[in-house]
Amino acid sequence: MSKAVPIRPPDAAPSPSTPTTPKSQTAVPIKASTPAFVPSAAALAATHTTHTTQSPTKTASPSGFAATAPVFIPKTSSPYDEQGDEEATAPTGAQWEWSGMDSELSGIYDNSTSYPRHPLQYHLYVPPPPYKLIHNVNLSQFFLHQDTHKAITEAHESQLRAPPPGLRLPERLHVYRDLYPLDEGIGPGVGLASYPTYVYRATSERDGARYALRRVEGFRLTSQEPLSVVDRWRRLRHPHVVPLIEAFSTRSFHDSSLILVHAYYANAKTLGSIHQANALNPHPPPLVEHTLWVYLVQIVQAVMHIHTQGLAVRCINPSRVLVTGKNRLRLNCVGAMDVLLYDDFANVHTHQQEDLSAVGTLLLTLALGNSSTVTANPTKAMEFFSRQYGPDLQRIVLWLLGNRSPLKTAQELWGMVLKIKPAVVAELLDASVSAGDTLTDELAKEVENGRLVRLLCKFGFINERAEFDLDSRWSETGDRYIIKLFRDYVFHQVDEHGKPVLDMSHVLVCLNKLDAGVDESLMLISRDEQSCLVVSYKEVKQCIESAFGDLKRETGV
Ligand SMILES: Nc1ncnc2c1ncn2[C@@H]1O[C@H](COP(=O)(O)OP(=O)(O)OP(=O)(O)O)[C@@H](O)[C@H]1O
Repeated sequence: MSKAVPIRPPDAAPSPSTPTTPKSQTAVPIKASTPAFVPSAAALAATHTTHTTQSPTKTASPSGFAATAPVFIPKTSSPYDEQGDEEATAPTGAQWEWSGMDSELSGIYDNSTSYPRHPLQYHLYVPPPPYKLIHNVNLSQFFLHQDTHKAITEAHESQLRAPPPGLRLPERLHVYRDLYPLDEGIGPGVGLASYPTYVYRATSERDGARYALRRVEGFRLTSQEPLSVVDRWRRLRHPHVVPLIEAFSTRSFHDSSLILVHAYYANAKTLGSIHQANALNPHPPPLVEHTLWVYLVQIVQAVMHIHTQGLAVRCINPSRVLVTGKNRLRLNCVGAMDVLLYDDFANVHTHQQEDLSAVGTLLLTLALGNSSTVTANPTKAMEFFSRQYGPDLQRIVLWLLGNRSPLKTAQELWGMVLKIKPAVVAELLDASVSAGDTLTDELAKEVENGRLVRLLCKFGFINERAEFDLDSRWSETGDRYIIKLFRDYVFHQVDEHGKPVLDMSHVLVCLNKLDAGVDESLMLISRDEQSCLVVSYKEVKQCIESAFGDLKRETGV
């Protein structure tokens, strides 16, 4: 199969709205052939007639598989108008109507209105491929940016890691299985309310998603009442808070443990593991003032939101703040203390004041790189802080750690931050909007790629099926024969020296025209050069739909 046979595209001029096949393709000469694909006379007869006769079919979506999403259907002719091209008029400014509407969606979108639209050129790849792409040159522009790709791949990788043997973890906890320990073994932790805690990544049987399960060792739940606060936390959503999903008790670890289920962020780290000295990170780099402000702004926003809901975090320290991207913070373990120390839950105003002090202590701890000096000698810690950081940050820390009377609020703190450092707040806002823009751009590329992958999957299902290859009626006749020749036309071209042509541009253009089912014609030549078929992309598309339909019928799907 690897020996390629050049197949010449047609001389026929394409429709004005469609780009011509790159010249390099039309210039490919026919080379020596390998004996294969001899179509039967019946097959040729069956295929040759398809060029002009079209039975009107329902408009298919531009994606490879059957349409489920609504599509725009032009009232005038377009590459999607499968009613024939005799009545074709210029597509520009054509009346379009919203069609293919799911019944649930029809209430949301007003499908009674039709309004002028320019038909989308679905046969084009966006962005347009350069004239010729050979040997992966420039290929990167069609895929995710390598930084995003790396981050996502690393996140995937970390999710696939399996626990070392011999841990004897429970096979199943409630609806969670495949437990993997996330604790990095960096020494005794701070735990929660004096209970040691362990974190596991696990997969839910409910939705197949990953979650972070925190086991609070030795905590005995004497009544269901403490779990009532979980509902309040479950409703709380904020970009700087790790959502609490549920809590339950278990004896699967051969003791009484409480399990708190939080959202899972692959490859997340704690602020403590980044900025505090530990076995894995003995010399953390000093924290620059700007980063400390960036942290502060995010934490204040989260705390303010939580306090506004009448709740308090009650566990703000470097181990309980997750870093889930570059300088992207989320308060972790929210709701845990309310369950563990439920008797004290009602003193929310006191806890909120403690939250603010905890933010001050957190800043000091991060600046010093250890918590022991801050607790043992706060004056010394503050002296160090004032030598390293500017007066504005000192003022905030002193305010946070100072007298609680009159009562302080997170809103006041936010007001101070806004007044002192509006530039940092604006910078974070800009950064998050830009990050959204960048991801949308990246996603746009993947929309095109995803579309082609679906199409290629269909090709894969149809071509070279061993069980049907024995049946010459299936693989060498009619629709399937055209698909085979088309596959050669797209992927197996050779140059005048018989060398394979690896031209991504040609592949992308052909596949998109196929996906859109345009009327443009192409000439397909068999490998033995004995037969030659002139078909349109629209017809090839119909062949694929029909062959795929045959397969589905075979499998009973
Ligand atoms: N929701 C989560 N999603 C992903 N990773 C998490 C999540 N929560 C914790 N982790 C990871 O699990 C590891 C242990 O987290 P943990 O909260 O126990 O911190 P710690 O400093 O070890 O705390 P402790 O001192 O209580 O043991 C860290 O690497 C952390 O990034």
